[in-house]
Amino acid sequence: TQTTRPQRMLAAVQKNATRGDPRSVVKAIDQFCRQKEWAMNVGDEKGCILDSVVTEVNPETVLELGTYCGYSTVRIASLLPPQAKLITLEFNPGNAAIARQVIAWAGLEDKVELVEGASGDFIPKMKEMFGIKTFDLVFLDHWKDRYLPDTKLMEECGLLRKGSILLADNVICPGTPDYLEYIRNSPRYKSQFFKSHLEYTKVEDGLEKSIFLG
Ligand SMILES: CCNc1ncnc2c1ncn2[C@@H]1O[C@H](/C=C/CNC(=O)c2cc(-c3ccc(F)cc3)cc(O)c2O)[C@@H](O)[C@H]1O
Ligand SMILES: [Mg+2]
Repeated sequence: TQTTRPQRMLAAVQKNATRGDPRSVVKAIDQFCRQKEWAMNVGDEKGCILDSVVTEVNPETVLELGTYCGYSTVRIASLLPPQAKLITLEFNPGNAAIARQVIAWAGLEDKVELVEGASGDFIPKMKEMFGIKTFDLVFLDHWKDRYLPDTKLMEECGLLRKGSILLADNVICPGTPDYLEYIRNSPRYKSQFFKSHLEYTKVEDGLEKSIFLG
């Protein structure tokens, strides 16, 4: 029977990456996507920008919306300080199952809470489920038409504090026009665009980094 692309990606990780070595997991996925099959991971070029933001913020609490196969989860978790927690939401059971195994192969399961469910249902439960007051960093990489509603939901749930950072993937391709319009014109955010390319291609894309001003 036919395997899925995430299943083939996991097989490439288990074949080519070293258990407990996050960088080798990231490299194995990037090689798979360049040499075998394109997939919608944030990728190596935008991934370096993601790494620099994570390192700069040095967050204790991180929320990722849209785990997919766990590529960005592994990049972020591998850079977190010892007590830090990364909560990642994924509502497709097949993708969640693959992501759990990718995260485990990297040896990062102690830093990551993968919640199988929709962001709209779980953002309001973050406090009660994990005792999280606010997030220091949020990485948005799920359905592009959900960036704006979920950002407003995080505001309403009091999950953002003065200085919280939102980092959004794909603001050019596929694009998140309503989110960009809101975040760049809101007096409650200070935004900065990081020009880059769509993962594994020469197509223009970029990340939008926004600081919540309270
Ligand atoms: C319902 C909204 N809430 C959600 N809550 C939890 N998980 C969610 C949610 N939405 C989507 N997901 C999951 O996130 C993942 C979806 C990500 C969507 N990403 C994209 O569409 C995307 C698409 C492209 C792209 C770019 C150019 C192309 F030609 C084709 C595709 C590139 C990217 O970097 C992307 O991130 C899936 O695993 C999905 O199950
Ligand atoms: Mg993306």
